[in-house]
Amino acid sequence: MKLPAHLLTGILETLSLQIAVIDQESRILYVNRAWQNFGVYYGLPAEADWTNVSYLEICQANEDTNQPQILQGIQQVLNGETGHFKTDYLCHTPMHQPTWLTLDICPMKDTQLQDAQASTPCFLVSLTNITVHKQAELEISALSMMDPLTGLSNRRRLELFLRDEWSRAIRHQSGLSIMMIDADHFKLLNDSMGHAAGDECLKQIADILKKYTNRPGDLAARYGGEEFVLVLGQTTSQEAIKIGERIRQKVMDLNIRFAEHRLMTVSIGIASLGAHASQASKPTQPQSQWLNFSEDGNLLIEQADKALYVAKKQGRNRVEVYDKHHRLTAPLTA
Ligand SMILES: Nc1nc2c(ncn2[C@@H]2O[C@H](COP(=O)(O)OP(=O)(O)OP(=O)(O)O)[C@@H](O)[C@H]2O)c(=O)[nH]1
Repeated sequence: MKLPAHLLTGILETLSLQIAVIDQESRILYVNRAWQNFGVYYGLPAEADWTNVSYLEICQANEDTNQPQILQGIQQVLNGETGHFKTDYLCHTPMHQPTWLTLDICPMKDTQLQDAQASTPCFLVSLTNITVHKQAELEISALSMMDPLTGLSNRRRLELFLRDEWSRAIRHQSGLSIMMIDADHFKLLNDSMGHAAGDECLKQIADILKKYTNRPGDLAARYGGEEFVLVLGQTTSQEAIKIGERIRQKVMDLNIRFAEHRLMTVSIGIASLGAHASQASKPTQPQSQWLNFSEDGNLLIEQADKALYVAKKQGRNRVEVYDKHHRLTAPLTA
């Protein structure tokens, strides 16, 4: 069925999809109403004349689209090297919320639609607003990284975060500390007060941990049942000990009592990058060449866990720092 021209125009002008037709030199031949309207978002007049403006130059002039892979993708379609290019990008309009768009460009199929005057191939550019989907995607992704009981990060997020912080610490030769925190006699609390009271206690401990992990290089994660891990970027072991002591005191201040007035406390183990780690075994090479995350980043967690084990063995409610000699440090006063 052949579509009458006035219906075709009506469809194009009614669509919420932003459409432009460009020629092989990327000159704009046509934009629909939705495209024109989106220009207004960018501060252009509603009736701005887009005709003959180079689409590639528009992309180059805009920092959201001036990306090698976007410019190359468009150029490859115009050159006939590929039949289709599609990508998502974040667009920062001056007055509005950031908007996610899908850019799609392909040669137009129907030869009757080719630009008759220039008799060159035409290409269809479409921009779809996918902000709502992207936001849902980001929310789902954030939820999949979170422990539902405490609202802290989960182990998956911890692993990714630690990997980044580890690389940063190696690049900048800066400190990095890991703190492992475990609630003392938690089984007894559950048994005497009930599981719901146990959950409430974990939430309160988590709230304290959140307050000590505010900097960009910090993260608080629930590692397991009643065990938590803090990543403290740019933090030496001495600084981490001070933070650990404050956390230990704050948990005591909660004054959670169970099993005949026993006070809820935590034991804490700390390990720091550059303090002891495995450097001693590879002393002749520059740090960045031999340190790798899977070997040494996870080692830091193992070392914090060993220090925690010592804290438990030494009577609980204390902070211990891992060192290669397993020497114990005296707790500082809060
Ligand atoms: N309420 C509650 N309890 C949990 C949760 N996850 C783990 N637990 C409990 O935490 C308890 C941990 O017990 P243990 O590993 O023996 O440790 P502990 O009693 O704290 O003893 P120490 O660590 O040696 O001081 C177990 O009873 C688990 O069932 C949770 O999400 N909620």
